[in-house]
Amino acid sequence: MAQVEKIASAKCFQGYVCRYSHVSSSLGNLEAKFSVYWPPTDKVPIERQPVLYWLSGLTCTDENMMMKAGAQRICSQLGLILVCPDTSPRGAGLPGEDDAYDFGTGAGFYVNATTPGYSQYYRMFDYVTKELPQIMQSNFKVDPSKKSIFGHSMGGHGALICALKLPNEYCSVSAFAPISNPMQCDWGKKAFHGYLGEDKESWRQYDATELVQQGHKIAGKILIDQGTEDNFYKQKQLLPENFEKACQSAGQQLELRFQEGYDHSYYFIATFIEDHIRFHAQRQVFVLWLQQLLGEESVFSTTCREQVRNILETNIDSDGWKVFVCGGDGTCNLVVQVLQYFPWKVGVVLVRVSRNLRGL
Ligand SMILES: N[C@@H](CCC(=O)N[C@@H](CSC=O)C(=O)NCC(=O)O)C(=O)O
Repeated sequence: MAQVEKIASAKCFQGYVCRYSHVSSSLGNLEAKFSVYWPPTDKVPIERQPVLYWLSGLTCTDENMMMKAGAQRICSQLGLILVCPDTSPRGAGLPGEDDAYDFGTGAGFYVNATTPGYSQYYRMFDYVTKELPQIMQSNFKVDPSKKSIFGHSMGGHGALICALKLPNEYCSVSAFAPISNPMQCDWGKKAFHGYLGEDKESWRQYDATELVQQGHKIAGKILIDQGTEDNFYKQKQLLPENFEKACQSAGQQLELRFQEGYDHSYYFIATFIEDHIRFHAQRQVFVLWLQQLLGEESVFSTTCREQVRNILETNIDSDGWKVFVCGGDGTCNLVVQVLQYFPWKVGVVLVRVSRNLRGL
């Protein structure tokens, strides 16, 4: 088990904000820090709690979100753990690493770098999608099947690519002012060139708009908030419209909300953070019924699977509690198969309900 040391702790809304340090294998065995908000345990009558992963933007550390967004109040209320990793490895000592705010330290862009030097340390994609969840799972009581991811700006880009590349890992994804099409903006071009080199094909694997165009998709809706007075939006670093267009063509559900007068700062994030946290909470717990649409089939066939997927995609949006798949006698086997196929979606399964629910 990875050794994790608690280096700070403060009580907050009856829970605790804690900071941890560990040696990260993804980040070239450098020391990495992350912050966690632990909601009060008496509010959550379950053994293993769901986790929200927050990815911050350029120049941030694991502490920005905890200090500025005011997310703890609502996480405390809803019983959600909030985990905030750092935005890059620190102290690799690579040439050019500390020359600018938008590359190197504090600007890891959530990719696995392949360029000389950087490839040894800058593996933030693996860090946030594999190593950190593994650490959470092996050291603490978290539910590995209930993870959601969100972020801001560079971290919004990070959240979108994590969810699109690993659609079965996350229950939901949202973003504040994400860098939505990094291949087409100055920040992204500089970062991808520095971390991935010349090969544009490898850039496409870390660009949310490109991923959607390639057919990557998540079940349910993506939520994005964008302030209209955001200077980085005006400078065309964020390009949410490109992402929106790709989603429309690909049939990916997206709610892109333009928020009048808001800028790129944490004042904007603090204003809408409750919406985003509720959005994720609703998608982490719901009831799944094995409905009669599966008929008498005892095998969870491709057709059945697609039917269930369609139900989830059309219903999960509204408020998360509206997804039902119900099962009558003899459908236990199907329920088990549904669970295996959609494990991240299943909150509760009801079986052995009366056949007269057939018409539901
Ligand atoms: N220092 C830079 C701008 C840096 C900046 O605005 N960073 C944003 C994220 S931008 C995209 O990833 C941020 O979150 N800053 C930290 C904060 O606490 O506000 C410049 O001067 O242009």
